[in-house]
Amino acid sequence: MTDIVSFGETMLRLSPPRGERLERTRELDVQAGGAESNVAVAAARLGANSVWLSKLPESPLGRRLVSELRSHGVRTGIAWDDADETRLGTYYLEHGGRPRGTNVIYDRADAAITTATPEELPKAAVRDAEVFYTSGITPALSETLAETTATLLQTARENGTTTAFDLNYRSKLWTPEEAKAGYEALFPHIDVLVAAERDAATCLGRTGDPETVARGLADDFDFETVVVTRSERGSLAVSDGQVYEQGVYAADTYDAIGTGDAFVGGFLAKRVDGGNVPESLAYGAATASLKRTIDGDLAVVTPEEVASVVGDDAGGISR
Ligand SMILES: O=C(O)C(=O)C[C@H](O)[C@H](O)CO
Repeated sequence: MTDIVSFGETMLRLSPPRGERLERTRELDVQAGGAESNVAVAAARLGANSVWLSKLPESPLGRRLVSELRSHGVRTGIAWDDADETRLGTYYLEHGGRPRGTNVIYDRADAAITTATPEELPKAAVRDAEVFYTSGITPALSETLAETTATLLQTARENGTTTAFDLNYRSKLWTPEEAKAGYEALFPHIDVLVAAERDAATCLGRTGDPETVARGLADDFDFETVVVTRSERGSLAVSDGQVYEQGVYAADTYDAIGTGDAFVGGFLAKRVDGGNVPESLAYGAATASLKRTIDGDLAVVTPEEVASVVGDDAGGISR
């Protein structure tokens, strides 16, 4: 049985050397980056049997992404698109530093994945998985993908696969009102919701202390578990009515992109390994803190490193 199947877009992440501006750089570092594959990689590196589903151009660019993800132990289920003009999404990442923020420029319109239908994807993988994971980025990419996402979540649910979803609001893809409608169409199919405190406020109008936000969402949409992530203030989960809090583990931030995905990957990997909710929150937090120290989207970590952060009481506030 597969532990975790994720579905979503992965792009080529192109970034100039630190300190260089996009408008004058002569060099771009090339890596794979996409929320759902980031989760699959983090989980795979922590020992979970992970599969990433997507649609990619049948081209050297599509093959490059697949080989990079496979190198971390992720298996892939790809609908290959051999049309002449098919595209792979890219994103440009210009690293910032105070007072200049990090800037992301997407070039992802009409990427191959925007036409992905459930029939093209290996639905058996979703049916056989313990957890199916996707995020709010996927339904934001096209009408077709919104429908495909709903069908895959439904397929998972009907076959006893736990479904997990991160709001992952991206203001460059849709408005808060569009996101709210998109999320609420999917909520009936979701067991585990991960919501950044800021996304819950911006898109769902849920404000107040994190326990109120998590309980409100769990009660209103009948989620089994809601995890509210709060950046440097840690995270809080409400699961089957119980509340659990987790602090952050201290980290030097080299590259913050993918930190939230590392948290989810660590959390899910521990859950499928039999961990309870507080243990899984601790693994998520530790994986996220390690990710901060690593260049790129991917949490290139080992189980031993994560266990050592979790075990190191001096490193964080674990409650
Ligand atoms: O923003 C997106 O759509 C991406 O998937 C790019 C990054 O990989 C992602 O934001 C990291 O969470």
